[in-house]
Amino acid sequence: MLVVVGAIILGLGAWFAYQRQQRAERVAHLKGKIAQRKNEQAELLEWARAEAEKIPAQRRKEIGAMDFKQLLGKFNVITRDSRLMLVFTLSAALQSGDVTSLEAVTTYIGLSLAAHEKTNCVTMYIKESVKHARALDGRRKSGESLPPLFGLPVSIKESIGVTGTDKTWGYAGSIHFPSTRDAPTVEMLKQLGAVPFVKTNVPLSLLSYTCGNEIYGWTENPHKKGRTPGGSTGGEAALIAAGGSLLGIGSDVGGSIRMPAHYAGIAGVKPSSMRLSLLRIDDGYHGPKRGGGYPLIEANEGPMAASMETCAEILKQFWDSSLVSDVDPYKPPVGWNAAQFEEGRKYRIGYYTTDGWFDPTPGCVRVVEEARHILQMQGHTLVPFSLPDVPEMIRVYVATLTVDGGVSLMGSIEEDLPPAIFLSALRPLRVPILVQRSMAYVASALGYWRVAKFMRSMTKSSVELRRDYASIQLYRARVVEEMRKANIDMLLCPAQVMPAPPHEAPLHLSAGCSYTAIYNLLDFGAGVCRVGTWNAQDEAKLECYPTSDPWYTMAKKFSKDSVGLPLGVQVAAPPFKEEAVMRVLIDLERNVQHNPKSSFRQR
Ligand SMILES: CCCCCC/C=C\CCCCCCCC(=O)NCCO
Repeated sequence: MLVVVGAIILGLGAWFAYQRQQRAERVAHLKGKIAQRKNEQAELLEWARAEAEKIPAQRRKEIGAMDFKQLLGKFNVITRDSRLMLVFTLSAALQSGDVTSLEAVTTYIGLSLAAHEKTNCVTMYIKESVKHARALDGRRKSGESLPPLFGLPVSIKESIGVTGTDKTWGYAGSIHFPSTRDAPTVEMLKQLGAVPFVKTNVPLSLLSYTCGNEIYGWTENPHKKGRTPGGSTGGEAALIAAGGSLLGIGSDVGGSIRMPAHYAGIAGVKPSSMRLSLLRIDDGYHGPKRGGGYPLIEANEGPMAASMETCAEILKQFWDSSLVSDVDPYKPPVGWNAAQFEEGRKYRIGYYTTDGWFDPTPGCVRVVEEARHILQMQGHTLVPFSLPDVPEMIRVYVATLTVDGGVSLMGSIEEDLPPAIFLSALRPLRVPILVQRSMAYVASALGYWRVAKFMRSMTKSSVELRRDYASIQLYRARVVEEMRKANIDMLLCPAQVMPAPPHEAPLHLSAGCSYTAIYNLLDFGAGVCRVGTWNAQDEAKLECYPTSDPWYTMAKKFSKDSVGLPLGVQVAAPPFKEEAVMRVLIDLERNVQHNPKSSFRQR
């Protein structure tokens, strides 16, 4: 007997020692990869500096001072008086040849480098961009007709496939598995003549609205050091807000385009999943292991820029042609809806300032009220609207996003090198689901009903998963029916619960993404633009913000000392109404006192 027990103990000891050694070897391997990547990144930054210097500083300054319209041009300008409507085309710098593609790309390589020095937003430069720009300039010389986005430098979120570049999602284990194909959005941009030139930082796993990982570190908000630019498309938001890019492409499964837009004071749109393609999410190292697998929680890519007008111009170019359904036959061939986007078109808009799940902090409520007023002055009709049953749908969102009780997410993170805060934020996922649910009773008894809801969110069986999917389908039907009954075209609401918080805050407050995540669950098109700035009154009113549970207490703490930080609002509408959403957001951004186009574009 003693021998058997001794053998078991020895066996277990050997097994644990073996596991420990395996882990130590893996950690050493991953650290080696990170060190290698840091060297490669340093070389790329040097390359970028050298490339930028090939163009005289004065010339770069002139080109950098041009806004999107001046640089890209070819806009249909519609002028109206009572009877006359003129449509004419402006030909601006890149189209006319006043600025070459190479000059534009090189200028933005220089500007992005300056933005990176301030915010740590760049993960890598795409050296190919310089050759690509030269080739485009060659096409002009040979007299070929020029595509609509001819020569436009574009920045791309790290996790989106660009041939020859890594998309690590912050996992060290994914370093050196470069994409062998462009993501559909990148393919479309290239076909339209744009030049992807840089990739930008993300949070590990993309499932957070902060921006940092062990490979590239934390990205700063250009408006305040120590604050996050949001996530997961945080590198793009920081880069654009700091003037290092005119147009970026992000992705959004819970607000990853819209929350960074709010935190960094820029604009961003997540169209409905039916209007842009996510094919080839499996390219590179990810695939079934890490990407996708959550039907009905619709991720999508979308544009980010200093203004909503730029986002609209890009989506118009995507949808004007059959590009989307050409690259992805699963997408319906629905074109740009000019009637919905028509200037002067008036809409009936439902609005709310709380979703009944997470009351926003004072400034985030104030800007919705201000937006309501501005839109009313523009002739839109604003009516109060209450989005039904959000708390339960947030539970369903978490259940169906993590799908398998968090097993894949936790597994991917644990086998890699996560920053310590990611591990501690995710540790609850390691608690057996039945224990999580028992603990929910304790949270309920303490009056923490929201925390209890989260503790009941992880799925333990396919029976539960099917039920949650069914409730998403029923919820979609219910919301569109309620909107139809109230004759409402779209909804106006907060973009987030806080102004840009400290880097680690989002990892403690995943629940704070409810205002954006609900529109992934509904698969609505939704966008955010800047409406204002957190002010001293907001700071004073924060004193009265609730502290009735740990999340409110944290949101209050993380929102302090935010005077001067940007604040955005969100507009959302059912699928195929993205053009209407952008029309309303443009009406808004054109009429706010703070002009987003001038925000932080110091050059
Ligand atoms: C790393 C912590 C994850 C814990 C899991 C909690 C579940 C839900 C919180 C979701 C937070 C979503 C933030 C935005 C994610 C996003 O849109 N990513 C883009 C992917 O393309």
